[in-house]
Amino acid sequence: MSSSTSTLESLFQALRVVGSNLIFIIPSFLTVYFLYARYSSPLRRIPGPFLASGSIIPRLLVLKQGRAHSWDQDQHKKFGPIVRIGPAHVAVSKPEAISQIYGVKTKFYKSQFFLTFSTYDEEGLVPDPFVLREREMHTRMRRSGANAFALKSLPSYEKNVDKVIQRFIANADQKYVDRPCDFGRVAQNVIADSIFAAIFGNDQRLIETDDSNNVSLKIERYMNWATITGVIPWIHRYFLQNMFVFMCFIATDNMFQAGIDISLAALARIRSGNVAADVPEEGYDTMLRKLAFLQHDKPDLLKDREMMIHTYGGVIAGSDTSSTALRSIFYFLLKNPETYSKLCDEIRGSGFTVPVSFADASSLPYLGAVIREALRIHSPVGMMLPRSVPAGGVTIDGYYLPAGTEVGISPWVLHHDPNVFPNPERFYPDRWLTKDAEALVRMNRSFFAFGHGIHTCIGQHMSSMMLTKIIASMLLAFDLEFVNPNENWHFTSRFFTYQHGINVRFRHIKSKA
Ligand code: HEM
Repeated sequence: MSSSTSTLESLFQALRVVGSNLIFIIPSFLTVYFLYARYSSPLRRIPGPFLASGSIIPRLLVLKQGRAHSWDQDQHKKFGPIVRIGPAHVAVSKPEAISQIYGVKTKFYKSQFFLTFSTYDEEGLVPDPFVLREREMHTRMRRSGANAFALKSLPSYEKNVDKVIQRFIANADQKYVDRPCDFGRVAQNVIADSIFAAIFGNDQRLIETDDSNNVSLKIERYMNWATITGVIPWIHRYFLQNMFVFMCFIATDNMFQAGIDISLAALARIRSGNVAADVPEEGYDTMLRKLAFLQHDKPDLLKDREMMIHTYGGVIAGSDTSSTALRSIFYFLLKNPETYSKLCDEIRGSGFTVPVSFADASSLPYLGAVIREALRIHSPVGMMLPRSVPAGGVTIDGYYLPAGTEVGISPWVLHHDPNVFPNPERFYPDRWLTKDAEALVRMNRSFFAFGHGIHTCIGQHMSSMMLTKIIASMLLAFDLEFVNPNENWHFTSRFFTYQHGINVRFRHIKSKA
């Protein structure tokens, strides 16, 4: 027998032994790997669920099941303010840590979780401020978008939102009045049309078509998928960056391209001076038009692709979050009839008419409190806003976290802390109208629905403009009631919290007995 044959035979024999013992080898390997991840890390002193400390699988399962909001709260109740929720993942619940992790001077940066929310064009990563880890580019984007998103710019976009509200009311008899309807869908359609109208002038006419292409469902599926894969970011290279795989598994058409096409068409109209369809009257504007004029005056400040991401990125970041807020607002108002009546009294006693202007709607204190309370009790973001610990590591609450650790705070955890919000499960808008200045400072410090610091939501004023106008106008024209008052909604919580099962009827106010 030649030596090469005997070497081959020994090799096959070794493989046979390995094969027949795989049942022992794989679990042993996984156990060693788990114990290594669990105990070799500098995070080993941090309390947390045993399995999660050595493996990312428990966190993945929680996100897959869509129960991030309650799982995070449970872990803090059990283990305290600092919890190890993954091999290199730490959740914090202390309001004092907000400015350290997120503040304007922070050195923490967006964690790899956000890779799965990134998009790419021929120049590479599209500089969406929401995903940018690179500080200089992020500052440039915030600066170039500042004026277009600013509070003072919003009145110039209002006319287009007014047109959406008027169309909603004109369609209501045929679609919603005196018949059951899915308020989740109504909210999505009216918000998405409003946001498109404010940004581009033209909108998708989802109110009329009832989103017949199910774009919102596709975005929901994409967001859910992106959250789950965000926990294992290396997978991004094989899935979302690969358009073929992305189209087959996630989207049935390219919804991002549709957003870009709408931006480009509106931009072409602006550049040709043909904006009659986008800008209803002299003195009014759209966000895209404002950005285009800025670019004209300061070409170095804003490239075309940056203008695109400010606009269609705003649609993506703003429509699901704002419609989630609108759903919560009406759900909690209807579940708590005394709050509903109090709000109706304020709005109907104001003397305002439909469509209510932003200036008028934002002068109503109880309406402001209702919106803030709904964002508190059901934050549209359902899990911690993850960040990476900077070079050199940090110490939080006495625990050392090495560079690269993923760390964050969940709005759900802060917003349901009974020490800050007494009786946190109660929908109680009046808590925001308290005369107790210290309590108000404490609550505001823990209010985290829009994040905090350098990445704080740039669209929060835009969201407030849409919500205040839409709610005030809806309640001037209609009453709402549950089809079945005993029915509860159901929702999933991953990065976003999507609610379903809010079945309501609209009634004309005068037709109510
Ligand atoms: C109730 C509605 C909204 C909620 C609850 C919300 C929530 C948030 C949160 C929590 C963040 C911070 C994410 C992080 O720190 O990792 C954020 C960022 C952002 N939001 Fe909103 N948002 C809302 C509406 C909007 C609207 C209407 C727009 C645009 C028109 C918008 C555009 C953005 C953008 C561009 C960012 C990234 C900012 C940056 O990283 O510099 N959002 N939002």
